[in-house]
Amino acid sequence: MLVSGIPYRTIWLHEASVRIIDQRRLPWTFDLLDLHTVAEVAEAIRDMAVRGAGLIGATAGYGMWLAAQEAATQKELQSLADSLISTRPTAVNLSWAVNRQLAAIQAAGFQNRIETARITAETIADEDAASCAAIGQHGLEIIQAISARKPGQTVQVLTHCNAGWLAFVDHGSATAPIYAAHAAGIPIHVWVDETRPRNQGARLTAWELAQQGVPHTVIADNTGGHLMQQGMVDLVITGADRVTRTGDVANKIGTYLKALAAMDNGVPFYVALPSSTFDWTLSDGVKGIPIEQRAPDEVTEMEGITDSGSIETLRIVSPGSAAANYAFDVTPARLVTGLITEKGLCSTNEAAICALHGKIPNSNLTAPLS
Ligand SMILES: CSC[C@@H](O)[C@@H](O)C(=O)COP(=O)(O)O
Repeated sequence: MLVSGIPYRTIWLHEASVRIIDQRRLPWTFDLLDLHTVAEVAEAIRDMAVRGAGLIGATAGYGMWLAAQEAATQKELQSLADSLISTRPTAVNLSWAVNRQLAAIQAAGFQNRIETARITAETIADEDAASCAAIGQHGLEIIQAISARKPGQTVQVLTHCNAGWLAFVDHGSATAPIYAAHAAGIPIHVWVDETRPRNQGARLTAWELAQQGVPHTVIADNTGGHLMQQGMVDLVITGADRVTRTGDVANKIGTYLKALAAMDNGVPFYVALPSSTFDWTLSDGVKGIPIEQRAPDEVTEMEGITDSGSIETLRIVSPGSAAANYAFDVTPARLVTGLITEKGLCSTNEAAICALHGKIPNSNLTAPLS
């Protein structure tokens, strides 16, 4: 997508390194960062220089290309793979990408690991971008239908966190239908939840929507219910970090509350995701999806920029008070109107999800937390 009018992806190979946009610096500065080692890739994921399920997966894919260069034995390769998988627990795209790399290297033979890993990393990134573009076209149908019911009026979409192109390689999941509608000339406006504690909505979604020229308004996290009661939201679209085969959705903390408010107000609540975000081993998201807990200082502190242009971190919580930082929650399938995938739209039940992906329903399946 565009940054100052120039098209970018969020990650690409640059000489012997992996080049990323350092999202810790946005929206204050647009900085690129080169990652040279698996340790640097792991740190970039853990510290959220890259974040968002799709991009975490793509970064891990490229990290495995570096791992293939660092590892002299299969055991060392597995150990580096494990170090990448351990960086963040909730987004399933991470282990999906690493395991895909391990399987590709095993199939090609260890001696061919570096070239195999490079090709696989590029394929994962290209597929991610293509999937998001397809999600945009499928989601566009929903926005077109809403627009047809209110001709000449603006379609009002609410989104949470950043499920934009910054969370993927390109286009985004929740934002892809928005960008497609904007490109098709449908008047559209986005309510952007600020998304405490790290403010991915206020910092990232608002920035990328502005870069593409999409009208939007940032709101405090607790505002969505009021807007829905007042008829000011036509549609909610969020992304997902992990979706069970039954349609339970793990996404950024606060998503569940938006889904409850949407259900209470008859507002359609859609989740957009590439198929790499399904966890086929799980049928109960509340019991089975591991929820990342991050450092409390993300809650007790906030980063911003002063009028003089210096980036400062301020403590905003009373000294001495403890803070808890659950990074994700699970929205049960019953609260989700439908899924928008690259394969098409889908109801949130196991039969429909499995049918779309050529899998056999098995709702008795259980799996331990992983
Ligand atoms: C890939 S879009 C879906 C999610 O990844 C997104 O909404 C989200 O929760 C991102 O969380 P983050 O903690 O910024 O990685």
